[in-house]
Amino acid sequence: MHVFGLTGGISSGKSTVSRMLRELGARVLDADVLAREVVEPGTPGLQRINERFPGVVGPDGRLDRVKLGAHIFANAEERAALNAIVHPEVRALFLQKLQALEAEGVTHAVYDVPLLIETGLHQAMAGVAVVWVPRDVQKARLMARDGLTEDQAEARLAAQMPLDDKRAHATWVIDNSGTPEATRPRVEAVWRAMLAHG
Ligand SMILES: Nc1ncnc2c1ncn2[C@@H]1O[C@H](COP(=O)(O)OP(=O)(O)OP(=O)(O)O)[C@@H](O)[C@H]1O
Repeated sequence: MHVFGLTGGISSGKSTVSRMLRELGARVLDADVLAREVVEPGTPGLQRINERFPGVVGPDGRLDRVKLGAHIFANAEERAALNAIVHPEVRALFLQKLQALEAEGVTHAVYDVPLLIETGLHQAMAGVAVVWVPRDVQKARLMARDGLTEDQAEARLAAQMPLDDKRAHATWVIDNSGTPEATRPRVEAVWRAMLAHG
């Protein structure tokens, strides 16, 4: 199985590109979806979180993300404790999903991970696609999508690894600065290159 990483920055168009890849027939695993799945009610992941962080599971048996988020927000140690529970669960589920794809005969898959490069996971991929836009376009789209002021958008961008740094790790840079119609053939070319791999 050849697994390729897909990443970007806030509001750079990763979801848009991921959708285009799916339309082309690519099987895309989404790290955010996996991270939610491993803490669904009744999972060992949620049970361990409940033991380590009492009170963060609501009466409905669901994780209270706001409460957990507030608890770990300003505390690196607590954040690390949460990651130590969630990351191995996500990894196990990822491998399980890959096996299922393999059993279907899938030979090339894409793993969509917002923090692919920050976590070092890009090194384990057969190739990496970075969805890139210039910073001013990224800021404008972020302000428009989330209804932010320029200062608020600046603060979010400043908290992230810049796309210009991420692109240094890219096998393929997907320029999403034009219209979606301009991006689509770029995505097609990258998917063809992925399929030609191996
Ligand atoms: N080529 C494009 N032209 C114009 N607008 C675009 C384009 N690509 C994406 N957008 C818009 O920019 C915003 C961000 O796109 P998208 O949600 O795909 O980004 P993302 O990287 O997945 O963001 P995040 O990781 O922050 O959720 C959305 O409002 C989307 O509609």
